[in-house]
Amino acid sequence: MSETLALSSEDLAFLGPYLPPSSLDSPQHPDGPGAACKLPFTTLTYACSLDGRISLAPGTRTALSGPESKSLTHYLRLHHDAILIGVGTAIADNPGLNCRYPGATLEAQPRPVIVDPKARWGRHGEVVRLVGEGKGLEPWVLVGEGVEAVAGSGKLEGVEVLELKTTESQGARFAWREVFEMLAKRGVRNVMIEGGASVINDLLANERDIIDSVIVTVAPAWLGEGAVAASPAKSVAAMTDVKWRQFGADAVVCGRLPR
Ligand SMILES: NC(=O)C1=CN([C@@H]2O[C@H](COP(=O)(O)OP(=O)(O)OC[C@H]3O[C@@H](n4cnc5c(N)ncnc54)[C@H](O)[C@@H]3O)[C@@H](O)[C@H]2O)C=CC1
Ligand SMILES: Nc1nc(O)c(N)c(N[C@@H]2O[C@H](COP(=O)(O)O)[C@@H](O)[C@H]2O)n1
Repeated sequence: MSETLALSSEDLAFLGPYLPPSSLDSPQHPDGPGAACKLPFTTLTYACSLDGRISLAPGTRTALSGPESKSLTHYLRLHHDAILIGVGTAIADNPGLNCRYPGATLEAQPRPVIVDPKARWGRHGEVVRLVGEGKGLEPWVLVGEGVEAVAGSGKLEGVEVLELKTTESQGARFAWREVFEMLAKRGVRNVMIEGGASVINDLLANERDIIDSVIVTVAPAWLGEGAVAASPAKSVAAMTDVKWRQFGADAVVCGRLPR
């Protein structure tokens, strides 16, 4: 299942403090030592350009991470129970969402979670193919209550559909806390949030308290004005506990959001 190179011991030491508490060398969860966490530990992580863009155009998969920072992403996947993305990314990128770090077994795979309130995702593609090949876990698709009946998609092999109520005032939106509570109830201890733009920007603007760690890869390129930006609607105070490290040609910044 390996497709990436192993990171150096210096790279691992750099990342350790930002990993979820169940991992070695990580900080205690902000709820306090031994606290029964209602929400999973969350890591917000993505790759952007020097102008803060995450893809060349809406719906366009864009490789920004170099081989070393790609390894970093797969190392993070190894250390999380679940990876969460929005349906925009599922449709645009057709991602695999499994862990391809050296030595990763099926038991070590993260659970892909696709936030899809209106059931737009076709429930096929790479992520489902990998389940069939025994290289990834069955994705959970979070759809709005009652939407499944209207969409009439039914349960497909290799995908589990979970219904969650949406908030009517903002259209088909989930309250993020309810999303993460649902995951915690299903045994998820920590979640890696990979994007895309709407998910990143919404969480940064409105739900900073939910984010425990931030790990961003900055690639040495500019994507330009038409590109999709990771840029919340409001300013966000500077991160704390900030550290930078070079991974190949990319810079990786880690930190925490002030609470
Ligand atoms: N460079 C990187 O690291 C990454 C880049 N991307 C890029 O991001 C782009 C996709 O971004 P977007 O189009 O913004 O899609 P997205 O992946 O953020 O999904 C947006 C959709 O997610 C759902 N959603 C978001 N917040 C929700 C909430 N609170 N409740 C319920 N549903 C919610 C909605 O259906 C919304 O339309 C793609 O071009 C992809 O390549 C995606 C992930 C990582
Ligand atoms: N870390 C990172 N760097 C990039 O350059 C990226 N484009 C992304 N995208 C995210 O990774 C997903 C692809 O996963 P697979 O390799 O197919 O398993 C994609 O959907 C984005 O979430 N990430």
